[in-house]
Amino acid sequence: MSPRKPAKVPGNIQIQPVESGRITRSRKNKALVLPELPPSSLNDQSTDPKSIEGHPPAWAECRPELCDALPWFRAVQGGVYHSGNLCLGFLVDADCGIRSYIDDEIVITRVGGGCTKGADGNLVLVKDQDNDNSAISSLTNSMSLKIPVGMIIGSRNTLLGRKLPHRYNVMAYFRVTHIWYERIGKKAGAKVRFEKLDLSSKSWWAARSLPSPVPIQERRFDIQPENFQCGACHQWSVQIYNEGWMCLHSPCKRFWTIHESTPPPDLTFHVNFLRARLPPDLEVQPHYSLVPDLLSTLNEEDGDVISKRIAWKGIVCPRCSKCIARRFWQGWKCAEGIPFSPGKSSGCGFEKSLRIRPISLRSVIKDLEISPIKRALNFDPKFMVPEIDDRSLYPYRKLVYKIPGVGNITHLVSSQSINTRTNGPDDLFKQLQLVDLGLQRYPLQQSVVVGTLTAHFAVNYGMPYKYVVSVESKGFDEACSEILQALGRLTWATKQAVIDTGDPFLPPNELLLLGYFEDMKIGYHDDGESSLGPTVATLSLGAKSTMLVRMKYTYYHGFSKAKKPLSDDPVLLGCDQYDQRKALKSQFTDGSLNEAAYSDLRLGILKKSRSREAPPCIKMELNHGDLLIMHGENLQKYYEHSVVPENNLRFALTARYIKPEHVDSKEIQKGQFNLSADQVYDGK
Ligand SMILES: O=C(O)CCC(=O)C(=O)O
Repeated sequence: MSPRKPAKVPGNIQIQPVESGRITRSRKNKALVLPELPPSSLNDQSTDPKSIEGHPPAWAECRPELCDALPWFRAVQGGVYHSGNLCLGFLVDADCGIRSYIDDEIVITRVGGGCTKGADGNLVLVKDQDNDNSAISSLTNSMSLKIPVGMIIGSRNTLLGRKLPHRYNVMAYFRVTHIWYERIGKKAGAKVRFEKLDLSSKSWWAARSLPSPVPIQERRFDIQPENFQCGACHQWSVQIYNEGWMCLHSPCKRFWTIHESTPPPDLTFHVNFLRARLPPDLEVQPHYSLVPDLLSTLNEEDGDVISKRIAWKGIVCPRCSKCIARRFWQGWKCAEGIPFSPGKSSGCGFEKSLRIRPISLRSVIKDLEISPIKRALNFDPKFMVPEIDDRSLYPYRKLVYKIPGVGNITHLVSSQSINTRTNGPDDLFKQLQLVDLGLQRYPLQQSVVVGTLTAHFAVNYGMPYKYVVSVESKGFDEACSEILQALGRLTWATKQAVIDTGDPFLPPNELLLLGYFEDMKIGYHDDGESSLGPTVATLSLGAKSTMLVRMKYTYYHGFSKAKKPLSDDPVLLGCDQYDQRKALKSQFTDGSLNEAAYSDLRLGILKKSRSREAPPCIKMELNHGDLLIMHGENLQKYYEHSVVPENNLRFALTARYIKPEHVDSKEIQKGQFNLSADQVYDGK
């Protein structure tokens, strides 16, 4: 029962005008030609596409750069960014959904989530949305707590009907005025209406030909859409469409009906819903800067701040407003976009280099004095336990993890006597910080979000090598002495690890240096390119890190993620459903199963198992000065590894043998080098 006597409306629906807090639509307003917005911005969005008023206060050509520079929009996917259950940023791009609208001061759009891409590339709502959805609840909180939301418009948005200058353009602060539900296809989907916070100035995205907005003091803040109470669920809903009022609460039986009938497909916005503006409210204050100024708060004299997480966030270029990621070890450069996008705005050339002061080992290694004793003494039985040899390569402790038929991993655990020797790991750690090595972050080739950069800096010396990214190589003749000293150590380490296996020793001719700041890492990958020799050796310097090794998904399950069976399943020890798969393979090999039956039975096993990544089988703690050698082509074919440093500065120098027949003849000389006597390493 309605708490108030409902007004009778045609049909048997009962609606009631709001009695308190309602701003009634006056008769006068109905016929009024309002000065606030020109007619072109009401349902008709045709304007001169080329001519917008100004420039966005910040912009980006790719999503990772946008999100890296704007703390209020860290969402690399989806349109809503929320934190602490408050919506802080919102992106309107290609698909705002049915019945959406944008003009110089208003944005009406769907709220993402619960969608999948349809055949036409547009998003289709496949799940009912409700207030439990975190994006919707964060918008609701920002509305009720009066938190302005930063708005971004993407160039794929066609609603505005104007040519936007960049792929992503920061608009302004907006406030959330309404959140409601509509029937979208067969589902209930949330919609939101935003209103620009600052109504006193003309929006930069407004058509240049249009006049400036009406001054605040002359605005009509009394024009508001009408609210009615539903006779069935007693909830209030605003009238959004000309065609009639609807209950906009999705659980209600009268939800999305006009007089108990389905609304017509082509609904048009009610003039008051578009023209309504909230009066200025001192309580609505932005809690963050729309255009952050990271550089002004970064004190380079402040200890190790330059390798901290905040120092490898993006900035908004103070000269041209482009969002720029920290791509260079030395600092930020406002240069070409990521990935390189010819014809796109490429930045103004602004550079900010940080004054790099070497960070002491003491500040990155907590237990500098006692750590050699603690190192690798206790092995977690959840993981493979290595063979331990404290003698043959003394003062190194040698740990060997053997994977039969696959390969082995030799971990040479360093000690204080090794680390403190002249030109040893302590000196190398310090010296590598003093030279400009040309370290950069590169765009990942296989990334869900185009333009995502590696979470580490890299530089390659010697023969060209493509790992998770393609890095240009510098010749060893350009390398500083520290690089060659490391190469000397890695050549020695490679030899020690290979000798025992009886395989030929191929001296490294390439060295990849990775640099890690706080919270950087290298995710699971393999070093298994066809151009590579079977041995990969790494020297760790600085912060302690954890290296994990796991079987690749395809070999762990015998199927790819797309459920394609492995043509020749090696059934590795430790793979999923090992016993059953081994038995089936023997039946197939001895001819008692044909190929089709073998495939079907394997698929049956797969369907019963959980489709998760393999758990790591080897876990190693890599400390300052340690050497790690992976040997065996199959190790890279069947297994993958990741390394996560614990603290804010680490270098990993990895040397490999690149098969010269795979290298362009012009590049071959890059891999040639001669080590001086003090660069050759003797294992002490
Ligand atoms: O940082 C490390 O220790 C590992 C580096 C690595 O996996 C690689 O260079 O492929």
